[in-house]
Amino acid sequence: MADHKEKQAVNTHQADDLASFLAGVERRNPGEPEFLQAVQEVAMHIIPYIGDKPVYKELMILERMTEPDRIVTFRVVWEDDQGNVRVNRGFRVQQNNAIGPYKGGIRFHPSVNQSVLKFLAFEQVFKNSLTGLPLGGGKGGADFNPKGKSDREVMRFCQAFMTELSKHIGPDTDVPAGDIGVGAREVGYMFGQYKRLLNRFEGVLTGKALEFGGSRIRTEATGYGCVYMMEEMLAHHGESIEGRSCVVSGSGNVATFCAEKLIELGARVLTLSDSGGFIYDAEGITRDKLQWVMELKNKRRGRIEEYVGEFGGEFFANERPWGVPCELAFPCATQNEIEAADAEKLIANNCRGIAEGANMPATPEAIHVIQARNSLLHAPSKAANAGGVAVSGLEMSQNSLRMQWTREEVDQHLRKIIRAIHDQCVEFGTAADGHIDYFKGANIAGFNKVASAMIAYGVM
Ligand SMILES: NC(=O)C1=CN([C@@H]2O[C@H](COP(=O)(O)OP(=O)(O)OC[C@H]3O[C@@H](n4cnc5c(N)ncnc54)[C@H](OP(=O)(O)O)[C@@H]3O)[C@@H](O)[C@H]2O)C=CC1
Ligand SMILES: O=C(O)CCC(=O)C(=O)O
Repeated sequence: MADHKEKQAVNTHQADDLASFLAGVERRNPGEPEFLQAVQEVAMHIIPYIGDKPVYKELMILERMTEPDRIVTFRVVWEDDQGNVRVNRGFRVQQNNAIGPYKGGIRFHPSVNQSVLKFLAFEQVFKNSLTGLPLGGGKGGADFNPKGKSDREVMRFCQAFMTELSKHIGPDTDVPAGDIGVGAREVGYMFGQYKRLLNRFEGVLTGKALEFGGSRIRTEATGYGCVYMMEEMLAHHGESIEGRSCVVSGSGNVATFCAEKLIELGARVLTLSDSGGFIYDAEGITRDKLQWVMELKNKRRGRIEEYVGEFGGEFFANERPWGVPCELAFPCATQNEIEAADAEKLIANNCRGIAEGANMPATPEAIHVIQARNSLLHAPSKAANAGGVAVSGLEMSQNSLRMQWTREEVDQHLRKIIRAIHDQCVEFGTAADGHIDYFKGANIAGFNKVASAMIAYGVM
């Protein structure tokens, strides 16, 4: 009885600590809901974890981790094809470089703002730590919409963006890469401009084409890694991917390579989507159909609904695919794309596993619904999509060595890294009853390494 009361007192104390910590973060970051959401998701595990470790509190480690080292914002001015002057806002959030140079993608999308980039940069710190590689965390981007722009317009925008960004990055300082709206084309334009401005050929960006220092498998890595994470979770429970029905959202880089790996492993991929809606192919998306989608998205820059004209199936305008019965779900489009009602549908259809390819794709309410169902395996984005940044880390190693590894070598590293991330989640996320909370495990494991480095550096 006394024991129970003592535990209750500790829990109440921790809940108070969490509430007052979050109130402080909210006060310092008004009007930044995405950032607050990401911090809350982490703090709910870290505050209880550090409850009996006074050094973390004394040194204000979590408070310091939620405050970016710096944020650079800048004007990006460029000319469209009609000769009109256009103005956008660019950002780079350098969140934390305790364990390596800032590392994280660049997003070009009209929804980009400081809150979105701060959530992404904060998440990136934990994700990069989980990879085991020496990578700090950052994220950048602009409220530029590449949709409907000509190649020349995108080139001029990228050159203008890099003209300012180049003052703040470097191969040992901050190494950006791609994210939504930034793929091989944009990385090429930005790398070219950096090289022209600094007269230096160095590994300042990752996701480069093979001809100028890219790594094999980097393009595929986020999607493949997400499937490897699902494989690890299933294998841990004596199951496999083969023959399972899968729902994938998105039709960009992460979604298409996630689908490619699923098909290779014998799963049945039923859906893909974009911001216009989703397609449902009951016969399953084959390798050839997927190749057509990649061409549609990367070259013709068309809409996913065109799939139905080419291959049949159904298109559901302005809907997400979570109501399609499936055993495995892979959200690979954007943040908060699974809401509580979507989670209820996945559960009602007996979904067995979710691996998050997109960053923070589930709302807190959706996570709550999912976690109430112990039998659903759920890998958070910082674990499930870490394959992309991991191979970016390997690209940096290859650039330093002035070497390029084979596909097999890079893929082997990627598999090993994802396996190690899975093992860390199990180590720090397993409860007394054997249930694995992959969110808790990823948060604590990611935190530990960064926190230890910060303690070693003293107060700064
Ligand atoms: N690229 C990478 O290596 C990594 C990416 N990620 C994350 O994966 C996710 C996808 O990125 P990536 O594939 O690179 O980006 P892409 O730009 O290649 O593709 C994004 C896809 O998501 C869809 N999408 C974007 N915004 C929305 C929205 N608001 N509603 C519905 N659909 C939307 C796009 O549709 P449409 O074309 O209509 O906009 C497109 O199909 C993001 O969360 C990103 O942060 C995480 C780790 C690494
Ligand atoms: O490869 C990288 O550096 C960044 C990948 C990324 O942006 C992410 O993991 O969200």
